[in-house]
Amino acid sequence: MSKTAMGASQKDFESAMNQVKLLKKDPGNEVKLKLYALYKQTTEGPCNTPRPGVFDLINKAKWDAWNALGNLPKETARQNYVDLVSDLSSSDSSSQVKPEADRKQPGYETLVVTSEDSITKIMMNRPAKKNALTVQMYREIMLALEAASKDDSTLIVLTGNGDYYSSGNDLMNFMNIPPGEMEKEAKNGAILLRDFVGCFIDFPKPLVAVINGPAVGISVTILGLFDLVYASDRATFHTPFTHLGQSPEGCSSYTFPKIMGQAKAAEMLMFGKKLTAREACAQGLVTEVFPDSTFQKEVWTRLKAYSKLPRNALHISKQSIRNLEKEKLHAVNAGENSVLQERWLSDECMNAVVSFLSRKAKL
Ligand SMILES: CCCCC/C=C/C(=O)SCCNC(=O)CCNC(=O)[C@H](O)C(C)(C)COP(=O)(O)OP(=O)(O)OC[C@H]1O[C@@H](n2cnc3c(N)ncnc32)[C@H](O)[C@@H]1OP(=O)(O)O
Repeated sequence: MSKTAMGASQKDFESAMNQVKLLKKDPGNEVKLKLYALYKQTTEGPCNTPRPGVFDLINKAKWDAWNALGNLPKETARQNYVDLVSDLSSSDSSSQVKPEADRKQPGYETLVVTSEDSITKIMMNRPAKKNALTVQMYREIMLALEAASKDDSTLIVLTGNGDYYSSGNDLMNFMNIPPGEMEKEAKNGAILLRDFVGCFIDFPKPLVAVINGPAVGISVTILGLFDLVYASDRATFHTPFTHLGQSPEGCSSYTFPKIMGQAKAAEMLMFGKKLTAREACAQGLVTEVFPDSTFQKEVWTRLKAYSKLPRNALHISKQSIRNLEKEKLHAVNAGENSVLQERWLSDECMNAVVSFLSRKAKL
């Protein structure tokens, strides 16, 4: 039922438009598309322009949202717009400052990095977006790893805040690219990915993944470069590359067959089979699985004990194991990235991204 019992007037609509600009909290893309569609429907009526081309991702998502309103009358659209803004404004004013904002160390916007008990913990901190990795986040993780390689910590942990470990590459990274810039951006993406994965290949200290929930895409593939992988029994491991028109990265085309054998690796990397934590453990990708209810307690007790081991001996052992494979891993990384650079320009990949975004545009 509409909240403005008498029906929203033009004045209510204009005031709602001003209120939107004052929102402190970003309402997210889905809501923004909804607002856009209702605005267009109110001011121009049903969608009356040709559908933008396949590479014009943003305008296509906007067009889809508007078009989905069909013949909704202008007055109803205006009412819905005003009601939606009213809901957003009330949740905006009641929203509290997130507690983790206080704990953040300076220098990182997308991570919380802490050091305690000779353990440096790098926590991905975009829980509302399932810790999807933005370009800024890739860069900050590289910076945090670089700093951790030089600090006095014994172990380094990567984990996620919220219910997900990470949903992998942020698919919005493929947005906002003007048509003529696609090739250049694909090249930049491949360079970023090469450097990101390279940091994990070269990292000199023991790396531990604390997988607090589901993991997708690149957050799974790089696990082959970690020394320990502890998972909650709520975690899942999913690499839907073929569905996304993409191909494996993170050196997984090499590490996964070595870890779990050719047949199981193919099922994951080619056919996108999602593994439970226990399956991933049985296949050697995960070191140990813990019940979710005691996960943090058990894992951190274990890690604190490990962090007391002789530091230099631990680091030398890690480097001896890794050095045998370093050159090969860098070559695999380069090969995977050049294939992916091409894949990102393919219709299959574009269509998969558009399909994810249109799911968001559904009203
Ligand atoms: C440059 C280097 C490139 C490296 C190459 C890497 C490749 C990969 O990592 S491929 C894997 C990419 N990831 C995905 O395909 C996952 C996409 N996301 C999903 O399928 C789902 O969001 C989900 C299964 C992870 C979670 O579903 P659900 O529980 O229904 O939650 P929501 O979908 O409502 O998600 C909440 C919120 O977060 C946004 N979001 C989640 N994951 C991503 C993502 N990977 N990219 C962009 N946005 C993501 C989602 O859109 C929701 O946002 P709002 O609608 O604004 O609330």
